[in-house]
Amino acid sequence: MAPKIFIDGEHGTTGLQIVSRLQGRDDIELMSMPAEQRRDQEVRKSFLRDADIAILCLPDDAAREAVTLAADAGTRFIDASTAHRTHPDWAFGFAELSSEQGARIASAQFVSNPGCYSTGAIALLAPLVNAGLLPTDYPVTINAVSGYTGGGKQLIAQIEDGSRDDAISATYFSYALTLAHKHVPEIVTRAGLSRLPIFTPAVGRFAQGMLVNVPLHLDLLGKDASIATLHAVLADHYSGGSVVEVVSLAATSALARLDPEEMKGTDQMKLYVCGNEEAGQVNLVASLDNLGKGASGAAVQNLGLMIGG
Ligand SMILES: NC(=O)C1=CN([C@@H]2O[C@H](COP(=O)(O)OP(=O)(O)OC[C@H]3O[C@@H](n4cnc5c(N)ncnc54)[C@H](OP(=O)(O)O)[C@@H]3O)[C@@H](O)[C@H]2O)C=CC1
Ligand SMILES: CC(=O)N[C@@H](CCC(=O)OP(=O)(O)O)C(=O)O
Repeated sequence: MAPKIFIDGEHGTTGLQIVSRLQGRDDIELMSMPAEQRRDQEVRKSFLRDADIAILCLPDDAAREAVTLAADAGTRFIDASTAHRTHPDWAFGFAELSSEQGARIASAQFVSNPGCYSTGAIALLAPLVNAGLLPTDYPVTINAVSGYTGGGKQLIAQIEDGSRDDAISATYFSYALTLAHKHVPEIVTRAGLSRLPIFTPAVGRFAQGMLVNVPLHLDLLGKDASIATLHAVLADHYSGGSVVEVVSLAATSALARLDPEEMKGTDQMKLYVCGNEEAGQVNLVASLDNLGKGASGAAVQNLGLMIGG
């Protein structure tokens, strides 16, 4: 029998994207709840308990509540929120993290999707920490720009509807000015850092896509660190997979700029190693769609692993 899949929050930004990816598949039974009942706890509880796998596309508190409503019924969860990303009982839903992570996700009852920025940052940092090239206490900085759909319905309305009292007219803005963004804990935990990175995110007036930049000083890295060795470690780590591509140094050196919308509409991620060897400086860059590999695409990838598809 095809596994029953319920998307709690199916009418939100991430939920709608997952529905569009799953509609028409005959290897699953997609359950659906009328939009007007989306906040009715009893109806949600019944769907959550009846599902084989529930994909939570909800704010953190509602995601935690959904788990309490149905975990004892054996329902398996993929949580797109921040609620469980550093929880030791939850498998971290970044299948490319290590050679074992896909199997961990496949057998888990509880899978937590990474955040969109975290996906890029962890993808760049974790292999370098594991290879001993990036000291765990390196003073990492992460500078990123996201499409505005990353902020869900609320930010989308503020950007797109100029008549609102809280409309945002800026074409680009920095935020998380107190440096306490919700993705920092999962980046620390999952990349294996021992020192808090400084994370400065920004939003641009485009719907989907993001660039996550991690600039590094080569002389503060392991003794073999060079643009070529950093690239080789990343290329080796992601070789054989079809989701994360490490762009060749030759192709990267021919580029004049990187476009945050490059990966819009895809569920893949590209990693670039840019820099200036003479100056001893390198910039690692991840390019992804915040709603693709950064959210819904990753949820569908994890679902595939969990149902053995
Ligand atoms: N957008 C993105 O790029 C990413 C989002 N995420 C995460 O995914 C989750 C969903 O985000 P997103 O889709 O952007 O958010 P949206 O605001 O677009 O959608 C959230 C949905 O959840 C519903 N909802 C809110 N509170 C409750 C509740 N208490 N009970 C039941 N339903 C509720 C909302 O209904 P209503 O319309 O009534 O408010 C809405 O349909 C969040 O945790 C977010 O941080 C993760 C990665 C990237
Ligand atoms: C542009 C924007 O506002 N982005 C969101 C993060 C989007 C996301 O990844 O949400 P999760 O943490 O639930 O995964 C933010 O910075 O809060």
